Amino acid sequence: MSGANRHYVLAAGGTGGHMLPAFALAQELHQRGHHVALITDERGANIPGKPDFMPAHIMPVGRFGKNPIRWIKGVSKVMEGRSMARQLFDSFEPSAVVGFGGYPSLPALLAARSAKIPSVIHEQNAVLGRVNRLLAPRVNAIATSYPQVQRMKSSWSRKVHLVGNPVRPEVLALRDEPFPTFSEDSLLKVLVTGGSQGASVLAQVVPDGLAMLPPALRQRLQVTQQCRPEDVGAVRERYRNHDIPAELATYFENMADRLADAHLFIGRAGASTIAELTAVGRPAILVPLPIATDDHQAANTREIVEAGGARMIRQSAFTPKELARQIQVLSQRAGTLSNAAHKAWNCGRPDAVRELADLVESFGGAELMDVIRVGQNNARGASQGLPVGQGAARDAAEEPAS
Ligand SMILES: CC(=O)N[C@H]1[C@@H](OP(=O)(O)OP(=O)(O)OC[C@H]2O[C@@H](n3ccc(=O)[nH]c3=O)[C@H](O)[C@@H]2O)O[C@H](CO)[C@@H](O)[C@@H]1O
Repeated sequence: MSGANRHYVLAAGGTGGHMLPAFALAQELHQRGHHVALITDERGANIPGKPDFMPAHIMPVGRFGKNPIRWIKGVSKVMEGRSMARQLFDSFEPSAVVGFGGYPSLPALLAARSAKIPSVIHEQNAVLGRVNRLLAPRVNAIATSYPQVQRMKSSWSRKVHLVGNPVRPEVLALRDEPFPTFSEDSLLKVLVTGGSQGASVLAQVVPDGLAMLPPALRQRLQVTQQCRPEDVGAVRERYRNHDIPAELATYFENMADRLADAHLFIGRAGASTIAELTAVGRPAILVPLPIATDDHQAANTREIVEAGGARMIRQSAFTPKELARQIQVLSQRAGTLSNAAHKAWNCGRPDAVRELADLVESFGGAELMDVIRVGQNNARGASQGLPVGQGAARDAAEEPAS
């Protein structure tokens, strides 16, 4: 057994962008023979795809308003969450705790620090998120998806590891599949999503933009579009009026199948969306969420756009006419779409989940390190009432965090 059967806690909350990389890491750690538990919030618990083997512990969410009363309430929720996490750690005895951002990461990683359990954060975006920025100086390792984050602060360079953003195994499995056939008389299959929550601007612009395409292209369209619940009726009506076949849903659970079929993606530029497009190799027209913190969705697009795998349209310029123009540029010749797909594919980091799992496993001690250190530390661990082996993990945690 090479270091198997250890326990890890993953903490993530809020949106699919934080939850799905956590699910992918959970699968990888489980396959390596480890036990994994999840700390999340109500919203995170409702994101489909959580592996059955991973129990979920729901944390209260603390939000910090500018108003002093909200701020105090926020702090007390974080403290409540931290003590819940400590209780879980006491029984589950994790070798490391991994935070993926979102509020539940904060109490969970503060609890890890106070229990001297090694901690890792994973940043999915090209800019560190608020919770991760707060935790970065305090954790043992920072795993990133883009090189920009690596360059943020030179004092962190020792503990920053560029691994990429893990995607679901069924999506990664498409990496070696060819781009679907696209010729002058084949269908043009378009996939539209607005991140895990959907985006109304896509409902307002995409059907009319597709309707503005020249008839020869428009007649070959087949659309799959995720809509916010309040937009489904209006979008259905628009496609019916434009006589464009479209399948609509508020959330597609079989995203791998949808990506496999698609010739072109149109949507938001969330981290997991881009990781999936580059894992599989699909050309895209990306409309970053304008209110994303530090404009991180626009930053996420930089690499794939510079490589020629996607086009970015700011929401302020995202009109039906502009969308139709960009689609024509991308699909004017048979080879243009597949070339762009290949350029997107080149930006993929398919080893992300394995490299992140390797990094996480390196904390809590590889088996050999355990053997060496248990000898040195068990006396101390036992005197602190710790189970055998925990002394080694605690030593790792005591290394300076920044
Ligand atoms: C609105 C918001 O705050 N978005 C942020 C959120 O991502 P958010 O969850 O909105 O977006 P992401 O692109 O990161 O992830 C969306 C995920 O949902 C999946 N999906 C989507 C639609 C669907 O019908 N079925 C389906 O499975 C996608 O395949 C993808 O895996 O966290 C990300 C990671 O920190 C950020 O980059 C985003 O800016």
